[in-house]
Amino acid sequence: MAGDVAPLLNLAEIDGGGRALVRPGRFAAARSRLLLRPLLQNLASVLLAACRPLSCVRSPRVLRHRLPLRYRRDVAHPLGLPSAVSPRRLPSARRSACRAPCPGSVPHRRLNLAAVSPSDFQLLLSLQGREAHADYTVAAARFLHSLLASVCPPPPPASPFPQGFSLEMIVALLSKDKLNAFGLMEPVSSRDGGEVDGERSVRAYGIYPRASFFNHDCLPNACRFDYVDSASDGNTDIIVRMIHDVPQGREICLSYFPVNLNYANRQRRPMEDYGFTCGCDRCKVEANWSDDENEHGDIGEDNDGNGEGMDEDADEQMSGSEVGKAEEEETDFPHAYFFIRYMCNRKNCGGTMAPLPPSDGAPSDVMECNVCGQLRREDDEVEADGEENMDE
Ligand SMILES: C[S@@+](CC[C@H](N)C(=O)[O-])C[C@H]1O[C@@H](n2cnc3c(N)ncnc32)[C@H](O)[C@@H]1O
Repeated sequence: MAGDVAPLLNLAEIDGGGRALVRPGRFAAARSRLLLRPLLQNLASVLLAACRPLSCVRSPRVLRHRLPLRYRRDVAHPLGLPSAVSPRRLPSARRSACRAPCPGSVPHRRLNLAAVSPSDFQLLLSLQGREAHADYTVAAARFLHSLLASVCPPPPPASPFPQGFSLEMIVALLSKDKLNAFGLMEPVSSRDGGEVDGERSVRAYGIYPRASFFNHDCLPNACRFDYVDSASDGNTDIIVRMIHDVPQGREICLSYFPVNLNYANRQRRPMEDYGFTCGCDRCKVEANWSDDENEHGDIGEDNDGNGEGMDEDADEQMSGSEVGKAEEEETDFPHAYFFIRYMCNRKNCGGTMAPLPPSDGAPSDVMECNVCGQLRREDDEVEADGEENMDE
């Protein structure tokens, strides 16, 4: 497999799961992380760039925060695309960051993926997505196709698509986008380091081709961090970190949804959003739970949560008290350990904890939440709602 994933992970075919990323050797959580750069930040830019030589994308607006020092060394230039979204202050924290393409801010050559980097464009086309040809995708593609035909001048003869993108190509690109785009979320705010506040909006979307090979598991062994509100170059990069060590040959998975969704939601959402039914070990166990047990809300209460994978929004979480109950009923809930160890205990957060990157080569025993940023030591006793964390 090409790129930065190659030394750490192998691409393999998995029964019923298509391509997947697998660890060739033992994967030590405290040392392993992957930095992934976006191939494109906005599908519309690809479409427009194909027929409008000077088209651009207005960068999403983000709040000015500084990237924590420990991550700065990871930052480098992305693949032919803006390495950062501009750190302009948002007039309102609720304002959506994703804007329609517009003239004037980012040079065309960085956006016209098909022309600038045919191999990256082919990589984009190789991503999964054909299966997502739902009626609404086709309807959206028809609309875009006629819009492009009416607003864009004919592409230059040297363009790889001198006729412009066909309807079929637009359908395919929209489908890739649907199955593979990651949402970069605004940071959470919290009340006095406790309960996490309100909804988070999406700052930007990006497709990270190598991250697109991570399959979903409801008990993931890796999770995704991003720092989109930092002022640094590369603030659209994502970092995938291991949650815990895994043995050789084990598949490395993200959760496409907050890990605290209940069984019913975890069955519904992958089908609705990605076209598959999850049959992971956790789902197999919970499939045998009684309706009563499965009718609980989702862990973490009225959480709006965070998906580590492709998606960014969530609802209905299991109730926090279930974690305590689960400890007592280990046979019925063998994954209780995961929630106690690796789910953020801050109310309404729903994030997943992974060890901080090593500093000076030494592995860290401090875990960081990928949603609220809470830090806690791996061996700390965990109480509900943010007690015993290192912020307090
Ligand atoms: C972002 S892609 C992941 C890589 C994909 N397996 C491939 O071959 O390119 C998402 C797609 O992978 C498949 N997938 C991911 N997790 C899965 C799982 N737990 N079980 C079955 N299929 C899964 C689904 O087809 C889903 O739409």
